[in-house]
Amino acid sequence: MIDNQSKKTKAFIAGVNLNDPNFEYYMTELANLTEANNMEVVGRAQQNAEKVVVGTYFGLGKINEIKAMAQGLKAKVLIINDELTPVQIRNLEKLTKLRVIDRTELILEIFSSRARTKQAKLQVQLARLQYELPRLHPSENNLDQQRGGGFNNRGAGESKLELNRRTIGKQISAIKKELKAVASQEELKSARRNQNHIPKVALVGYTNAGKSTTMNGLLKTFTDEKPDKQVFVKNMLFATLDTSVRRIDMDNNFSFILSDTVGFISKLPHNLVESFKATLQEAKDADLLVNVVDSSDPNMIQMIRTTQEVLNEIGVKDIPMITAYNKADKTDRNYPQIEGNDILYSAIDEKSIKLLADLITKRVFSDYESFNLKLPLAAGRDLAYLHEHAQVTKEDYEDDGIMITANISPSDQAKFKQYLV
Ligand SMILES: Nc1nc2c(ncn2[C@@H]2O[C@H](COP(=O)(O)OP(=O)(O)OP(=O)(O)O)[C@@H](O)[C@H]2O)c(=O)[nH]1
Ligand SMILES: [Mg+2]
Repeated sequence: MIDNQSKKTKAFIAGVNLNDPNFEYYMTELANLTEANNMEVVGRAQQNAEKVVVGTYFGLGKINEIKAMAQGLKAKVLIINDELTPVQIRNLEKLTKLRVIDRTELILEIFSSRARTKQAKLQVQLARLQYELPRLHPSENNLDQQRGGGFNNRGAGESKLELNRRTIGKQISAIKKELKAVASQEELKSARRNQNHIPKVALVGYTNAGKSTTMNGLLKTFTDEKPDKQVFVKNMLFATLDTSVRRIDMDNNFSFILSDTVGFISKLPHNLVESFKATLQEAKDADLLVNVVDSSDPNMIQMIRTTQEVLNEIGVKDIPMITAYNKADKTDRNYPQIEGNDILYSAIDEKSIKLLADLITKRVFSDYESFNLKLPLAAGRDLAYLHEHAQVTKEDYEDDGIMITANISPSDQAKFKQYLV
């Protein structure tokens, strides 16, 4: 443990507090993000101010203070709680002699290291390039080495900057093209196409709240689970960067499509949210959101608010929601327990998972109604359809037809009107 710690880059974290009541919470998140990026937080500082200094973010006095503290603590990196301008980063690096990383860059680095699938890798790359593009600067020309190549006729400085911009611009459009191609092969697409009459339920929420564990719990309880169908779970921020979509067939004959996706955190970089549009689409298309919350975390309330803010940013609105207070086993409260629209549960407890599934069913199928139908004996396809999309509770074969009792969705009620008895 100690060995491991000493190998990690030592980081000093700091921010300007513009009289924000949530400042402490953002700094806690920043510390967690820093650890998630495999760095050790050795110290922190803050400056209370009315506004940030345009050229240097902090005032000079505070910068000298931070420099001295960071040196004493052998920090190599200074991590800032806000997104900085390129000028602020450069000036802070000059004045502190530390590498400076802003909050956006930190989150992008974590996402880069976590991305495993092609789609996630491309999405992160896109966000990174979009972050870098406006930050290119003539004095930091990373194509300098190519001087003398084919660019002799161009003047120094400005034109090389343009060249860099063009190169990045081309990379951005190539990645966008590739992303489109990947998305069209996506399993979610086919799931959407084939199963568009089955209600869709999306797990959303703060990172590390237990969304993937909840999905695995539902898969284990309600499907002939094969281990390769389970999704990746780990105690770290942003374990999941993709969307997994699975079908859940419950014992009571109801089915729904369940999706698990990337978790949220405050001030998610706008570029990142933009690039992950395809990944977040499943939440936008859902009939019901299950907002998974870590009820054992002292910052639970802020985490719920953060989730709401990110959902607003990605344009998710007017979708019914269950708030699912997870990790109750780490609290002293009785669980599982339904409280109105919400549930207190533990994703690693089977009884909890069954109760959560009941609650989901009640919400998703609330507008289904029970009907008696008489299908012609030859209507095999309609019968199969009903088994797929409705809850068939009774099925009797008679000489002149099949008598069915089933809970049916409003749209299917219209479709089967001719068979109603
Ligand atoms: N004790 C306890 N631990 C849980 C519970 N649910 C999840 N965990 C643990 O919490 C950690 C995060 O769980 P995940 O399911 O990966 O969380 P997530 O919301 O998918 O996280 P991201 O994908 O990173 O956004 C893991 O170590 C889980 O084992 C629970 O009900 N009780
Ligand atoms: Mg996950």
